[in-house]
Amino acid sequence: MTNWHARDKELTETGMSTIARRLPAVILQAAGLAWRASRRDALVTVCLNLAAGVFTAFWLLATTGVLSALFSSAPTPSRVRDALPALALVAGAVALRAGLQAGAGWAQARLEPQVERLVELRLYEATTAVDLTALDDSDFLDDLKRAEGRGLMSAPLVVQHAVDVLTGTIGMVAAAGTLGVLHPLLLPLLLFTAVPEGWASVRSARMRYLMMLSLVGVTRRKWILSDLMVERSHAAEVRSFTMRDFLLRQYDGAASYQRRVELDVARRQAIVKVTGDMLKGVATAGVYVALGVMLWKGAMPLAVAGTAVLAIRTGQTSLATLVYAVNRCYEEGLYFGDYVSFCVAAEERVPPRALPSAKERGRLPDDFARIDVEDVTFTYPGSEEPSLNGVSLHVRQGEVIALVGENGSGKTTLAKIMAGLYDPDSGLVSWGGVPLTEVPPQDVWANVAVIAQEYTHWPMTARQNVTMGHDRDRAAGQEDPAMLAAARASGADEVVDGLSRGYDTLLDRRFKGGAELSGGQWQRLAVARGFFRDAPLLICDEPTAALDARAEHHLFERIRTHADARAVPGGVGGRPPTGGRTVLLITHRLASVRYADRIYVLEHGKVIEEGDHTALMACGGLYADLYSLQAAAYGAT
Ligand SMILES: Nc1ncnc2c1ncn2[C@@H]1O[C@H](COP(=O)(O)OP(=O)(O)OP(=O)(O)O)[C@@H](O)[C@H]1O
Repeated sequence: MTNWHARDKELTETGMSTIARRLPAVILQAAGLAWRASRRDALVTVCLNLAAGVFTAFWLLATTGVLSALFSSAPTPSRVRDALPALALVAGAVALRAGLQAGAGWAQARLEPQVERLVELRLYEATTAVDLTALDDSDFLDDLKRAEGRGLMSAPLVVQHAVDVLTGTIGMVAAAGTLGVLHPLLLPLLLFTAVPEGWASVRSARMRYLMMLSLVGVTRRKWILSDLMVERSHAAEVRSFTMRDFLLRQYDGAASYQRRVELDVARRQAIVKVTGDMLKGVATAGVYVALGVMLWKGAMPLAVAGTAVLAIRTGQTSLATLVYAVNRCYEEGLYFGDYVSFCVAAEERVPPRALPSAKERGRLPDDFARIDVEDVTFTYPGSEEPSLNGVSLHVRQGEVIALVGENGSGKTTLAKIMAGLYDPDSGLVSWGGVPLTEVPPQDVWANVAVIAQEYTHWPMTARQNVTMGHDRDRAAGQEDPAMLAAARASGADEVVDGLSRGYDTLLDRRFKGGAELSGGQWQRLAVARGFFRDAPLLICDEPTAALDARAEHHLFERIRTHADARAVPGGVGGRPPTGGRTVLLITHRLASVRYADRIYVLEHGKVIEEGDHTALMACGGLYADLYSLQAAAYGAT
């Protein structure tokens, strides 16, 4: 959020010359975007606008014919008769121009959602593929916030304003061209009326930016407060801590301040506008005086002067559009620039081996007998201390190994590195002898099931919460047997039995018919999700923190059998024979750890003890201490 309005300084210091210098690049960027979004609509928008400009000029010039006929010395009926052909041309040109403008407007309106889709997809494709360390980097997150908020919003606007710049320019060129044809002196006169309009518009826009700048803090505060007052997740605490009046007072204070600033700016903008309009009036009067003098001196016939008045008015309208569009296009172009640079930076942070185009991609063996972690060191971006420091660990297929240690000792980090979610800074993680850094990360993830410590409450149906969209063998009206087995193993079946629409129940109270689950019920679903994935490595990170005693006991028993589940002669589901699944268990419930094949004890990112329960108890180190503490709490020995 700190950089939310990072462009404000740049905007407040921007004058007309900066805008003129940088605008072409912004327009090119917008044109490229529109082209990629829809070539047809982009072309139609430009061509129809150009054609409309031609008809504007044509209409203005045809008007001279009408006026010449009307101002001739012939009797009135024949003057009107003489004017009729030119009048028909004017009417035809006006109608055609209106039709072309409507067509251009329609094509432009069609472009907008296509541009939105394009930029959103690019952003989400990048954010879902970047290396996880990018999302731990606060600068990257700041840039992401700006790209996602103001940046995304700016994309259709930059295209829209670029088209407006084009429309305004074409209108101006048409009016200016007409004036040039009518009399060479008229062109500078039109430009003379443009100056006050341009000045007032730039000044007023800069005031708006300054206001935005001064209101950044207040606006953010208001967002936070409104979030606290409307979000369901805060509702219970807002009431139980009787915070309503306090929050409303705070909100009102911020809103009043904002209103005062906005009113002040509105007043000053009004003064600038009136001044600009007055100057424009003076300039226009000057133009009319000049026209009058030319008429008087006989330098121009009356009909031409009449057309000139019309052309000047048309030119002024186009000019107003142009000045406004140039300002807005430049402003939105800056925000869009943020979006583009973020996307480029994010795309650079997608590991090359994850790209489908990657040339040298290794392959994970179909069946791997062991996972080896060799001397791994890892520091999170922005952290001073390494979270893992020279860790080595070996797991054979079919084993249950446990990671134990106090809070912050590095267990989750090690599990994530073993699952290929992070690359170590030094050292090596290999599966079946193949280093993970040589294979596409998605191949590794496809072989891992994670029951995470912090899992997502997916706002989807109960079924989707287990299968994550990977339903298998689902005959009409039948549930996937593998899903039912996973739900039984985790106790999620009991949760679903209590839901009104069973597996079809939407688990989000924000939607009609959505159900709310308790913390433990959510955890059972998260565990079912882990069991459902038929993956050789199962990582359970605090899988029982929210479970009741019975469910916890059942789960640990199930984890043990899970490791043996695939040790089936001849293999399972067409896979070669295996030595069972491998389970990496992280838990503070040490009673459940004693049955692990091997236990690694971590402290400050290092493995300090290793062995089975009996060996670790015998050595009397940290594990024995922690175990004895828990055992004493239960009065056990
Ligand atoms: N995303 C992150 N960015 C920066 N530091 C992190 C991040 N995640 C964890 N850490 C730090 O890394 C260290 C190890 O954290 P980790 O989560 O691996 O510990 P843990 O042993 O799993 O702890 P717990 O038992 O509390 O779950 C801690 O000091 C923590 O502050």
